[in-house]
Amino acid sequence: MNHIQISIEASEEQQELLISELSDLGATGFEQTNTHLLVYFDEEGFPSYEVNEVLEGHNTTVQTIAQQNWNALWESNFQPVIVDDFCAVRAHFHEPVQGMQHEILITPKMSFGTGHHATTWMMMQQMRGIDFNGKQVFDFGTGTGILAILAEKLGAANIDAIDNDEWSIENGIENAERNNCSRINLYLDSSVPGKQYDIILANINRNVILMHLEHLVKAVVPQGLILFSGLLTTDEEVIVKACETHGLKLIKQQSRNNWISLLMQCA
Ligand SMILES: C[S@@+](CC[C@H](N)C(=O)[O-])C[C@H]1O[C@@H](n2cnc3c(N)ncnc32)[C@H](O)[C@@H]1O
Repeated sequence: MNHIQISIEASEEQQELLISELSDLGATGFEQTNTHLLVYFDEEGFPSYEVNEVLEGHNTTVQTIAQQNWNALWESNFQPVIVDDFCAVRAHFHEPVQGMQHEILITPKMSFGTGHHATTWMMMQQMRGIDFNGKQVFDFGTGTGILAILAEKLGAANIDAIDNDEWSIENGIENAERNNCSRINLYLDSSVPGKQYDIILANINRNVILMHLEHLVKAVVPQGLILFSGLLTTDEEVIVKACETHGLKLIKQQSRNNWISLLMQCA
């Protein structure tokens, strides 16, 4: 399948808002520089009218790229990501990063989740403070599988991971194998399973979180944890209020580049 690449001239602050709005329209990937945001969509079903509305007033260039070029582009731009001394995320062609507790190998191709984005980075950093040992985990919107892989490395007994993007599931399986993971189950799906988990990881976006909040709360055991991200600082009030309505208590908030991550605990 071909992909649409749009290069948008935008400041770093504008880029964060554009990422949020374009994610809601189904963008499948982003790359950021100081002056430009590159955004990718599947050519099939590309919502051109809605995207043009979001991009009104920005200087843009649009091109169609073949899948193979897309992968090469991602991989050539992928630099290791370091989360303190806790975790390094790198590709197979990088040298191992010394002095880390955990190392994750990711070949991102077209999926979201290399650790470069503030939301993934904060999810990983918050995961450091959570006891995953022997726990049942659900990863909602797994992308490359990065958080599911980290959950297994932290000792989770079983991780169910879903994504509504077929390519992400294929890529998540590859990455899980690359990291010798054996306790991750990946499914192409967009609904919260009718099971119960000790810990839910949900780095998605405000709309999807609000839409599925009731099911997420039902899917977590008493005293269980839900770790959210994919949220902008401007989303905090709405999300915290909605969570409290569903009996969740805010345990820890973290922010980075206008993005937040919220650790919630069930009653
Ligand atoms: C922000 S990315 C997070 C990827 C990875 N978990 C991380 O932390 O880097 C969100 C992922 O959620 C997926 N997604 C978006 N809406 C979804 C839905 N309704 N159901 C399942 N997956 C969804 C997207 O395809 C994307 O891979």
